[in-house]
Amino acid sequence: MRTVGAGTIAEKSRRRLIIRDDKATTSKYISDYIISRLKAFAPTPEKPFVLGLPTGSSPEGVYKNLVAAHKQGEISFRNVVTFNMDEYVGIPREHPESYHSFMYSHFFSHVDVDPANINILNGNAEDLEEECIAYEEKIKRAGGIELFLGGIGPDGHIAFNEPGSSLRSRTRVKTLAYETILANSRFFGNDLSKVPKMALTVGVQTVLDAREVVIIITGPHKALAVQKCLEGGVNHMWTLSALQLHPYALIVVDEDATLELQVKTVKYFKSIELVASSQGFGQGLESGEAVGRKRDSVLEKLDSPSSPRKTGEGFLTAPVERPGVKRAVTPELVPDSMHERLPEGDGAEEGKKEELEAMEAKEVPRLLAMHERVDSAQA
Ligand SMILES: N[C@@H]1[C@@H](O)[C@H](O)[C@@H](COP(=O)(O)O)O[C@@H]1O
Repeated sequence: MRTVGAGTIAEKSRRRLIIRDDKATTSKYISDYIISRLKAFAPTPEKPFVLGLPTGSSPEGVYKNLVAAHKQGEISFRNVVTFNMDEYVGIPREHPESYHSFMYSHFFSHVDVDPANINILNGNAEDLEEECIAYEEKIKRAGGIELFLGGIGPDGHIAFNEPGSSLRSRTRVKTLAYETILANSRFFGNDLSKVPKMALTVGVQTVLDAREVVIIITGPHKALAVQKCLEGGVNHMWTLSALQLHPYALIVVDEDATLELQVKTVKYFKSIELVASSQGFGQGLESGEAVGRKRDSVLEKLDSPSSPRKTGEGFLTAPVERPGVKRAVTPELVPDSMHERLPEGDGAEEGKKEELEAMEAKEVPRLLAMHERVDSAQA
């Protein structure tokens, strides 16, 4: 229980969809968030911060900002232990497109991380299965991953957990989907034959076991995946959707990546962010606040009475009322007026924009006023 303003908050949301205008502001939001988490955690050699990391074009801006913050003396990675999500099988570590090369050229070479604390799967290991098993054990020995940063593929895959991957999967060898080979061919001179067809990857369950998961998604080519993973149910064909089961998940997207979402979904999450920040709290973990759950296994806990499955609580599902539990959110964050159909046909885009702006101008003060009323009613 915790008291905020006049109201008593029995439970607060730790799962957010944050929408920013473009890739730069999306990256900035995430790098600021990671910096605040690191500062609050205050890692030491005895208690390092264990950070899971991705490759890909999506996180490049995040790495750039973290490097800049380090160079300005704002942040140190000295007591950070890293685990990368994945690596191709069969290309040399020194290959410019290996994930080893990516990580050193975008991040590790520019910060003070101890090389002994860097962990990346070895796609050239003699025994690949043994390599995967040892990786999981190493994560466990490090105390589990505190924050796993990730991106997604256009088919909604996280790490290299292609469609159809088990949501209980762990680090393993994976054959890449044709769509992924196609998407990644841009890094191999658009020559499909040069793209590795196999990879080592952490599993969906490995990601879910992290204390917190932060995902960056930008661009219209990811919009369908965003829609499937956020508005659809948990589904092994869109593996990021498994995040609906995670209690501390933050998905940060740009406007382009929301193109397939319903207007009411976008409005809902924008209003959640607005109301939460007006009340002075964000994701929560950046304050270093101790929380009950610590690196446990989400799926293994599904049958406990408080599990997401039992409570019906998911990443995007509407808040479920529980007897005796007061919610931190306003009772109706998606007003009916937002559900109304918008104009269509010629000139519809312009009309839609104006109508949305007018709606925003009207609804935002209304939502804030509503929250104040709820607060004083609870006092
Ligand atoms: N294994 C990686 C993923 O971890 C990454 O999220 C995805 C998207 O890459 P990009 O950010 O370049 O679109 O690419 C690869 O498949």
